[in-house]
Amino acid sequence: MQNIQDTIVAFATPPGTGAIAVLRLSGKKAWQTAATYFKAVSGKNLLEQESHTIHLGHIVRDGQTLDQVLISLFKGPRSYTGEDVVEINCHGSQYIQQEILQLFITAGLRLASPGEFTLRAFLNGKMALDQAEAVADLIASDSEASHRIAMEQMRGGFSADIKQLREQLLNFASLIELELDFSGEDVEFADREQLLGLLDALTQRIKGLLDSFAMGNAIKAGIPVAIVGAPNVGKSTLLNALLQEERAIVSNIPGTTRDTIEDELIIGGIRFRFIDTAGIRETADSIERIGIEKTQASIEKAQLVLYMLEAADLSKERYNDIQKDFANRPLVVLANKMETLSTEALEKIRTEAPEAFFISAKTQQGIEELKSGLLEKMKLGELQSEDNLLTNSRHFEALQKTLGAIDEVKTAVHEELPGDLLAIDLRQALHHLGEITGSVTTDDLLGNIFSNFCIGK
Ligand SMILES: Nc1nc2c(c(=O)[nH]1)N(C=O)[C@@H](CNc1ccc(C(=O)N[C@@H](CCC(=O)O)C(=O)O)cc1)CN2
Ligand SMILES: Nc1nc2c(ncn2[C@@H]2O[C@H](COP(=O)(O)OP(=O)(O)OP(=O)(O)O)[C@@H](O)[C@H]2O)c(=O)[nH]1
Ligand SMILES: [Mg+2]
Repeated sequence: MQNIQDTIVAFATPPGTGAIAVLRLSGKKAWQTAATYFKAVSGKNLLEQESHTIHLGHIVRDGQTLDQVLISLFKGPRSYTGEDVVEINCHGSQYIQQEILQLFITAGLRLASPGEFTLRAFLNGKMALDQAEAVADLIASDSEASHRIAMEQMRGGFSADIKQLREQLLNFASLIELELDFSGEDVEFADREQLLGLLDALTQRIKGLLDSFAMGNAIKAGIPVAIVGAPNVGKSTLLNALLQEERAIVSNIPGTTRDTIEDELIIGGIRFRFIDTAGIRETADSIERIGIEKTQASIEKAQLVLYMLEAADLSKERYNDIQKDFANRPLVVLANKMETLSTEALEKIRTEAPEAFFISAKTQQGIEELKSGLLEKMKLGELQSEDNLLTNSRHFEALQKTLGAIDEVKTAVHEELPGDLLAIDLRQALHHLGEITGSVTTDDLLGNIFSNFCIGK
């Protein structure tokens, strides 16, 4: 890791031309360096100004005015990074940006590495590690749901939960370690029944979080929905109708779609990733067969399967067979080409398979109802609750390891193993919980996390 004592500088705004660009300086020399090149309109010295104030003036190099700017001042520890911070709001010309940045590099500041401002905020205790990660998620968020999850995590709801779990365990670990100091005297400060109760509560809570990962992760990446069924039933037509564009080739020749075709659509603030697949049938065509294998793989990966058939082919038996074929998977049966049936025929089939969605991909009847149905099917109503969703695979792994260690502790208690063995497993569980919020870190771990940020964050 680079020297934390350096004063760093980077644009917080994206590269390119804009109305205004924001250059951020953080570290001991931030105020001094900015003051050297800034001439305030008021004539006052920057160094004598209060924290959290803003000043109009000019950046002057060798007696030449580079730009008119606004400068904001933050005195550490009351700043984003916890260090002295200066922000220079200059005009967003690429030339001005380059010249001002160069000016400060020449003055001895170092270009910030990716995520270094936020890394410093973490190291200075401004936020927990998972909150820092949430900052990156927030910047990447582009749907209501991914935004909501990131925002919640940034506020610290998740860290608070984890820290609370950890503190409870820590209390017990301390008591057990105290027993070790009295070894040979057969004392028991830590009530084993109470410990087991706590471990059960922890297990429940952690399992709940682990279970939420599938949904949390899907919301970040988009919920994969596979559109499957026999050839020619209208799968590609549906994809096009959902996306409102001619994304996939449609024809009346069965076996038109060979490769899977994916595209995203945000419905009700949730991102869905629709996967149009090759129609499933017996075939002698070797390329079509590869496509059908891909269809199987898409079904495996999907969070939701949309099974399509022609409405005329639907019956109670057929519906039950489809249900059986996709047992244990979230499934929606789509009866397409409904407009080809008479009202009476349609009503009859509807009563036989009331759970199916009747649509016409061609005339776009029933598409809006299908969209609402998808939201409901994924139980996204529950998302509104205050529960924290797990979205980060690093947190997922750490929680899995915590659970493993907790199981070891439980076994040790049941087998009445000596306190020192219990203590080792407890410490292990504490270690893994601590990795999530950053109470326990290594340079490698931090390097990994922050190198994925953009420069200037
Ligand atoms: N111009 C600008 N906009 C920005 C940021 C920034 O750093 N600069 N942010 C970030 O990148 C976000 C805002 N986050 C911030 C978080 C804390 C502090 C801060 O100064 N905190 C102090 C003082 C709080 C107070 O007393 O008002 C503190 O925590 O002690 C500033 C920005 C989004 N917008
Ligand atoms: N009448 C009617 N025809 C439809 C409807 N949806 C699709 N079709 C027609 O059915 C034929 C097949 O449509 P596709 O969307 O290519 O079918 P597919 O399921 O993707 O077929 P494969 O890619 O071969 O598996 C085309 O001629 C479509 O115009 C519908 O709702 N009503
Ligand atoms: Mg197709």
